Amino acid sequence: MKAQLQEAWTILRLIHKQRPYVIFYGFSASLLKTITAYLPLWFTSILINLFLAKTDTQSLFLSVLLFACCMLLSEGGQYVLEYRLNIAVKELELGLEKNISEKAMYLSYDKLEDKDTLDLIEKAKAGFMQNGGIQVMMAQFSALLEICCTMVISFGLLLYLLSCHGTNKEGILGFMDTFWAGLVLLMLLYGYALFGKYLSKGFSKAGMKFFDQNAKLSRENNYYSSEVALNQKMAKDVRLFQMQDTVLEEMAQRQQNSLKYFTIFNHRIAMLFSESVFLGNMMNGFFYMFVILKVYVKSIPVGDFVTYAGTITKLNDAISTFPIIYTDLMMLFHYMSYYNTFLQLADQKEDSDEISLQEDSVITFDHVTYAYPGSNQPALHDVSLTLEPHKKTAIVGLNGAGKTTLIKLLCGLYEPSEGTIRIDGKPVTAKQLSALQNKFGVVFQDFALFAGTLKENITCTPNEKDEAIRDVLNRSGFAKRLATLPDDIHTMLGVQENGIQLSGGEAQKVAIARALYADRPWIILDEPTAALDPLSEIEIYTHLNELIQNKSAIYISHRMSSCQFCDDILVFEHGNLIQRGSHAQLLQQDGLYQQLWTAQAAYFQEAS
Ligand SMILES: Nc1ncnc2c1ncn2[C@@H]1O[C@H](COP(=O)(O)OP(=O)(O)OP(=O)(O)O)[C@@H](O)[C@H]1O
Repeated sequence: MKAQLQEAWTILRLIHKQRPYVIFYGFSASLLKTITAYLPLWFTSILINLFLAKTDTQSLFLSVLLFACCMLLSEGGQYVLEYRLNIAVKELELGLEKNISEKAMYLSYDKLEDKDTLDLIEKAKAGFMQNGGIQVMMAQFSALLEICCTMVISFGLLLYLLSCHGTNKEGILGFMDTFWAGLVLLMLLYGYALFGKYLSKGFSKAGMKFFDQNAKLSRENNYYSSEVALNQKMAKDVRLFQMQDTVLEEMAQRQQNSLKYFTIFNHRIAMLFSESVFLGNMMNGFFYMFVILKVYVKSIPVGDFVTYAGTITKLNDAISTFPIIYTDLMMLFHYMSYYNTFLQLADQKEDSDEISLQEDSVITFDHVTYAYPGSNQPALHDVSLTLEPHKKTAIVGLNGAGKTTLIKLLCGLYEPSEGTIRIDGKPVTAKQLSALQNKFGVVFQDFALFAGTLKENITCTPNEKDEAIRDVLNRSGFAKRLATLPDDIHTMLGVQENGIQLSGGEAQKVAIARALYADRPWIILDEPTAALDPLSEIEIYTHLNELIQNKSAIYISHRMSSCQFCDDILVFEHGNLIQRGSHAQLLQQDGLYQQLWTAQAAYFQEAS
């Protein structure tokens, strides 16, 4: 309970920090709502008592007018506060969503590949997006405040009722009018409230268990339902390889499990709920009898029956719904705590140190080993090498040899498991990884273009000069295609309205242009020509010097012919650097490079 309340307090502070007035609006609206619910009871009692006392019509008329004014003020105030609250809650929701995206983009890259982090993101998003999310949470928060206000007002009225005594002191009627009867009544109320505590524990346990069990299933189900079934990139493979049944089967398995957990959860909730309804109605009946007796022994005027009967119904409702709303809210706060945990993850932009990488810097790998999280086989093993500036270096090797992993380490996307990367002799520290990431102009095999204009895709920032953009598009071989685009560099790409679809090779040229535009001292191209037609490919390689100008460049390529254009070649096998030299030197050696070259050359000779 204490831990729950602490968690709730943390979340409320977080909400207050994100959107300051939202809690104030929620509290004020709830208070007014409770008062609005009580006003008709009070006024009806007053009017009945005035009638029975045969009060003059003018006083009755004034009472009705006062009632109307109070209702107008109370309901009007409530409407204005709820209006402000709804807008504030929407702003809060958008703000939280933005925070998650921002956090995810500044997390270290390896964390985003970690399944535990992915589960945490799913839970963090579910906390304020699923099942009505933050809107429902704020509605439940207001409902809980309303219940608390109802309890305070009802309890006050009930105490007043217990202090009213009539004249009849005889028998059971006399006893019901005494302090002791009031005490019994209060104890009953206490017992009922204790039962509520038991209920809330049950609700909470069942709910949290379901949430934790469901997060992984939900993430995996989302993968199949959104990233596979609805993703344009996957659509071809799904159709051509008839994956539909497999995808549906995978989804069905997860959905079945999710449904199984939900059924258990729902059954538990239904049992607890029916116990609560039964006891609640018993209490209601008992209290009604008590108020009737109080009227009967003339402890209170007849008209007050309306107020007290209404109060009892409200108090009963409040006590029976309190555990449900409280638990629901605590669960929502608990889900939100995953959001908080996610936001607490170390952020690369905080606490990061600058690093200097110049065009003439020397990069050294000193006994670097890297194993992916959860893998006992290192993808790179004890690699030591030096990358000289102003050189074109090629990295070759069979699939899975560790080439891309080496590039990712070089760009600061991963931290070596062992060994050190040095720039000009100085070791790159963990705090410098983030700064290292923007020192390279990189095109990865699985590069991504965004749904935006061609210009935005190249500059990645607004208000850049158009001439420089055209220059890099020329150098990457995109000029001819550019001439055919409807809005020149302002043409929309991808999923935007009127967005055009580029071919794989055209997109790769845009990605190369983006790397060139970034104008970083080192250029890295991972399979730069994989999607290019032979003419574009030869154009890229023969104009390599022009393309990269005076920069240092690293290429990963399976086209062995492209290595001829490079000054230095690194050959990898099973995560180890096994050969190094120029094309001519490596051809002389009886090694993997010669094998790869000969195999490809023989294929071309046979084909011709
Ligand atoms: N995110 C990852 N998590 C776990 N293992 C990975 C991950 N990425 C790559 N690996 C593993 O690390 C090894 C090296 O992969 P890497 O992508 O560096 O190879 P590569 O030489 O670039 O291969 P290719 O020529 O096919 O692109 C492979 O065995 C691969 O399965």
